[in-house]
Amino acid sequence: MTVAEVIVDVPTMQTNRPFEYDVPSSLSEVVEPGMRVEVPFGRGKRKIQGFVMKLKDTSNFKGKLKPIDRIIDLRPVLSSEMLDLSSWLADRTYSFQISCLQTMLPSVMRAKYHQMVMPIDNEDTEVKQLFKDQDSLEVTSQMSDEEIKLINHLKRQSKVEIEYVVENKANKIKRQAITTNLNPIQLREKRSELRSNAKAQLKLINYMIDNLDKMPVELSVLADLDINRAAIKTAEKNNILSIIEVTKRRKPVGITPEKTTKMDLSKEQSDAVKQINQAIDSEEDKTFLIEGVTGSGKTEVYLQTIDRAINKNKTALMLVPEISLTPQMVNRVTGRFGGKVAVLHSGLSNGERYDEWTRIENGSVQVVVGARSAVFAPLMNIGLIIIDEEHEASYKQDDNPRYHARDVALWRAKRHNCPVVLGSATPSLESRARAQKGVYTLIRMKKRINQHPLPHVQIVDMRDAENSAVKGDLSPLLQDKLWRVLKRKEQAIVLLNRRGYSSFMMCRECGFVLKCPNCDVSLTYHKDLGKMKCHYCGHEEEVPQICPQCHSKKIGFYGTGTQNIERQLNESFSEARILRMDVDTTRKKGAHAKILKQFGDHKADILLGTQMIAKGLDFPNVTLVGVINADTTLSLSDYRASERTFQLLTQASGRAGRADKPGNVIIQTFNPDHYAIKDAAVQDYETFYNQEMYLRHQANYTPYYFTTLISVSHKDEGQTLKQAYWIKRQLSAVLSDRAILLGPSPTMISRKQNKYYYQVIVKYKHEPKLHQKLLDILNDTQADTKKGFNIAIDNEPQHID
Ligand SMILES: Nc1ncnc2c1ncn2[C@@H]1O[C@H](COP(=O)(O)OP(=O)(O)OP(=O)(O)O)[C@@H](O)[C@H]1O
Ligand SMILES: [Zn+2]
Ligand SMILES: [Zn+2]
Repeated sequence: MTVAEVIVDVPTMQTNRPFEYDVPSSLSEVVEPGMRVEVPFGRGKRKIQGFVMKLKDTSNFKGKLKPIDRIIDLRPVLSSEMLDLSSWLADRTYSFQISCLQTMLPSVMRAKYHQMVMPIDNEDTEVKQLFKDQDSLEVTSQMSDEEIKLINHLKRQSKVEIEYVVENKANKIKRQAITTNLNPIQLREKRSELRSNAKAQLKLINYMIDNLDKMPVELSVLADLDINRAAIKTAEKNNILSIIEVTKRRKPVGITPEKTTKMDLSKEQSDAVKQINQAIDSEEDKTFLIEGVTGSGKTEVYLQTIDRAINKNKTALMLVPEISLTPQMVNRVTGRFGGKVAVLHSGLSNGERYDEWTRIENGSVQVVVGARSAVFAPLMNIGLIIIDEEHEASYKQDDNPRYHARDVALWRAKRHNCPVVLGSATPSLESRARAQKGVYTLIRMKKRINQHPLPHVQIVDMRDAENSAVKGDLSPLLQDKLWRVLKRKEQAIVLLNRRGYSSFMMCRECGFVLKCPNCDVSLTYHKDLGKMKCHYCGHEEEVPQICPQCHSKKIGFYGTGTQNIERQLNESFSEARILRMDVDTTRKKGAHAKILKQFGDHKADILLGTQMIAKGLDFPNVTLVGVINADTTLSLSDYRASERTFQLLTQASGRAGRADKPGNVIIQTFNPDHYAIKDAAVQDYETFYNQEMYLRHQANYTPYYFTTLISVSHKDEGQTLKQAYWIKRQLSAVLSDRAILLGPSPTMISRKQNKYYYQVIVKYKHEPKLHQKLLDILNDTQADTKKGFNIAIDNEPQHID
């Protein structure tokens, strides 16, 4: 007999373990671990989905096992590595294993799709019999077990393959493209007939001559090269080309960037590369922390070590924060490794994401670049994992399962015996402290490439007489520096530091703020939906055009203030071309990338924006960075406020003077003496680190203590508190007196979704009984979830409010 252990899709504590099912003989050769199946569950006739975790010969179950009903996938969707990872992840994040399994799948596998069987060996009699002259076969729940078995049998012999087809019209889209019947000689003839001022025509024909072998070329590619439609139309009229429609498979990144080759490394770079390569060669699961100042050339270290992994016939995974997953970064990687790269980011449609996922899964690519969830990319034989800007809070998912990509990366590295490289100019305190203790290997890169100096930073005290006298937000010094930059035809970045990334709506006439009807928070704008949404309860509504209170049209996004600064810049520098980058201007897909490209092409002089422009950008012509309000992040109640402020200011300053021209930075602040600001001004991470560590030590914070946050919610405030106190008592019963137990206290937003929230915080160093106790608490309170209680546990929270 064959028994399958299945994790069922019923997210509760009691069902958070494998259930045994009988594998009927008709499916015995078909079912494999990592496939999804449909199984009966509970007393009724309910059928639910589950993941096969394991197959075995015997069962410990006394009664008769229920059989698996049918299989959903004809091939495993998760590897054995992922199955193991899900167990570890569920335990580590106190979440249900089913949620972890679902998280690892690309979203399209959770949505609607069709499974198609395609013939490979058309001559085979069994294949012929199966397909009966059709060119493909859809797998449906109506298929008989015999048919499924036959398909499987043929799949094993590589006579058929199974493909997933996403229900998505974008699957194959029609696009316009140009093509030509002319040969190079004829094209050159046409070129010679052009009038001397027909610049656009000249550019177009030159392009065609150089790229004849690539025809047809899509219009969008030409647009990226600034060849406009009018020029193409003219050429069509003159019989130089014709416009046709092509159906093209989706391709996430536009034009393939120019091929780049290895750079000659600086001494610091080559030392770093050597150490990492050694670990790749010897297959050591070592973790490196590269603490390299802005512009020290960390990316080239990543690229050359990735290259080493590839040359060893291994794969490499590179994580970057979503926001710095700009074409610039993607181009650097694809420019070096071309078609060997898959890119995963949230800007992709479901279909595009699935395409990339498939290319990874079937081994067509050797390098994956992506944001947080790419850490689950189905790469095999990983030789190197890189996490760029490792300090970024966005590597932690703030919803269940609350995983940190860094932890998952370390787990996978152990499994694959490969090194992990964490890189940043401003490492998180946790990582830097681990390097201090020798858990990670510290690699410091102290100099910028080509001995370029770090930018010269001036702190402007906004409290003093001269500055408080100015109307507006631009200090005389910043104005003066901007003037000089514009005069020299260089570029500037102006950063407006905001508390959060979200944007809410406010009426500028009556002060009305659009709030969630269920929660104590304002609704925030959601780009992908084009709607206002509540982060806590999911409530959604349309973006109001007029104020619901006073009917004024002056209702708009607020919380950025960038428009206001833009106006001030326009008034002072009427000649300057200004680009604004914030939630308002990046609402459309691809807008973010477009703005950066415009700026990179020097079609603007000043790039004004929020935190989203602070990191990773590498524009050689930027010689000035101005930070308007350095203090805002300092006022956060979070104990990481200083760290976040230091990181932001250091990163932002690091955008200036990266090439031959020296850079200047102006930081405007009301707290000029704060150590986070002073240390950022001299780009002195080590001094900041020491000071901050001292304070964390004094206050018993991370990284001196581990932190676990338990939050309780319920409709009734009294009940919530009672439950929170009960949890606290449970914990104090097992904790040693060296642990610190705080709370219960209301969270900053104490009412969400008409529920009250209280939290208990445990800070500890070594509490062997804590983990089990927390699991027990989840178990014991399971019955209470029916009464509307919700308990969430966050291991090492990124924010405490
Ligand atoms: N060995 C080299 N020779 C010449 N130029 C280099 C070399 N290595 C890197 N560069 C260039 O130096 C610039 C800065 O490098 P890079 O963007 O990798 O810095 P970084 O350390 O990632 O900085 P940040 O932390 O600010 O993102 C880039 O324009 C890069 O092309
Ligand atoms: Zn709400
Ligand atoms: Zn109003």
